[in-house]
Amino acid sequence: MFEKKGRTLLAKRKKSLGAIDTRRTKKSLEMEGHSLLRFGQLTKLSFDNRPPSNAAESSSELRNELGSVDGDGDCGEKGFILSQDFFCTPDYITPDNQNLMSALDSSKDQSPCPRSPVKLNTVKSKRCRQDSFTSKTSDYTWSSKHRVDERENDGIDTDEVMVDKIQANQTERTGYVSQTAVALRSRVMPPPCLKNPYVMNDSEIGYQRSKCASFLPAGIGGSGLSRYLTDFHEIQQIGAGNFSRVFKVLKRIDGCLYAVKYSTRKLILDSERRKAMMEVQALAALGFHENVVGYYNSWFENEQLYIQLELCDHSLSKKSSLKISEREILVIMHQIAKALHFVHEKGIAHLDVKPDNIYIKNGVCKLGDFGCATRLDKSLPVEEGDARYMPQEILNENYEQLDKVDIFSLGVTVYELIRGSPLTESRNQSLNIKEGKLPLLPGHSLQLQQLLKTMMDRDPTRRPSAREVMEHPMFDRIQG
Ligand SMILES: Nc1ncnc2c1ncn2[C@@H]1O[C@H](COP(=O)(O)OP(=O)(O)OP(=O)(O)O)[C@@H](O)[C@H]1O
Ligand SMILES: [Mg+2]
Repeated sequence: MFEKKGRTLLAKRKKSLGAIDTRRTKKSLEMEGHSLLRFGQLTKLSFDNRPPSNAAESSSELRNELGSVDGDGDCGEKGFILSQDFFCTPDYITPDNQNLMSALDSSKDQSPCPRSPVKLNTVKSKRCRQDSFTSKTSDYTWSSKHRVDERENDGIDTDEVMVDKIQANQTERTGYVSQTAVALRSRVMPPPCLKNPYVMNDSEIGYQRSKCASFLPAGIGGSGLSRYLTDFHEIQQIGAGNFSRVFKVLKRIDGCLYAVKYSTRKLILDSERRKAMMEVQALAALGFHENVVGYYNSWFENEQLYIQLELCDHSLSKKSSLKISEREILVIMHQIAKALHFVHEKGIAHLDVKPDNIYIKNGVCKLGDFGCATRLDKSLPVEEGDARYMPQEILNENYEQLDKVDIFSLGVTVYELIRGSPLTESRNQSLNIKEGKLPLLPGHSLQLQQLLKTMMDRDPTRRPSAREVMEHPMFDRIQG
């Protein structure tokens, strides 16, 4: 898609420039053709090559630029234009949108542009590169180039090396390196999927690796550039929520498995994006806890929010249709009480505690799905989670004790596990639960039943805090 638009953009640029250099030598054309091989990839991948904080912004800027034209062109034209961009020879092309160019680097892209692509320099020398840097290039440029040098020494990719030489040569001659070219440069190829030697018990990874072991141009899919496809190998879907899908993935560069959750709906409006971002902001603010799902990274792509998470085995809702022992129940309850204590201590309420949002990994429970998380001090909007697990006060929009909302929901979650069947939407059932009217639970200790009753008390002030639940003497039975 982007390729096509890019092509047209070039065509448009060509037009606006009138006579483009028709005197190019055969050699320079060949050179462009050579670099072009890579460029189909570069063009797509580069848009995403920015830190998460501004990746979306910059990629949409660039997308806008590309999106502003339509039409088609032949392969030759595409190659011509792309190679122009890549060789950073804007003497051939004056960007229609100068602001865009300066937005990419307002301080450094002002210098005069070189006349035309220069001859390939095939001498490989780190020293030479660094020397060439002594002109006016930025630190950012240096570090990109430096990384490339190292790869070059590894003998990984000669095409890249040649392309880089051209940039180096230009820098030497003029001190000018297009920031666009630098951005493009540093995301040339997705890394291979290699075995992570530090991970024990990775037989599954080993099996999957065979399917994606080479340097695949994975970022080039039908839908255009993709950080997701570049950085990860998708293995299988492992979950779906109301607004998202979750995949088990292998991260190419570190060889480890993760879960990646992405929104199914396109988040077009700023307000939608900001709302979706609250989930990752909560996760990032929380930091690590054994009983909270681990958060690694997030980014916008294709107007969807992607979240890279610790991979768990399955959610607790799988268990809610099975009979489980009191001991198991106590373990789950204790672990989630610890998670809630941690979350509440950070001034955050989860507001969607339920079996679906509790995941198990190697027998350890992890609280996940912070899509409804808010601040206890009510400084953020409140959006309550699944009504079946919500106490009456929140449905009445009383947000005085949001931490106690989570305690109520944990009580209902445990009750559902004991019942051995998922709660329905039935009004009667729901009313009883919200009134704190629990039926007797045969086969379970009075201690547990009493604790559950107080957790589900209609009055939030009478419910125990997460710390009180966590420190309840009943859990002595499962310690050690
Ligand atoms: N880190 C993970 N590891 C394993 N499975 C996960 C992970 N995250 C989510 N899942 C699975 O995907 C399902 C949906 O994820 P999640 O609850 O985060 O999505 P959602 O759209 O926010 O859900 P909801 O419908 O509750 O709003 C979960 O119930 C779980 O089965
Ligand atoms: Mg969920």
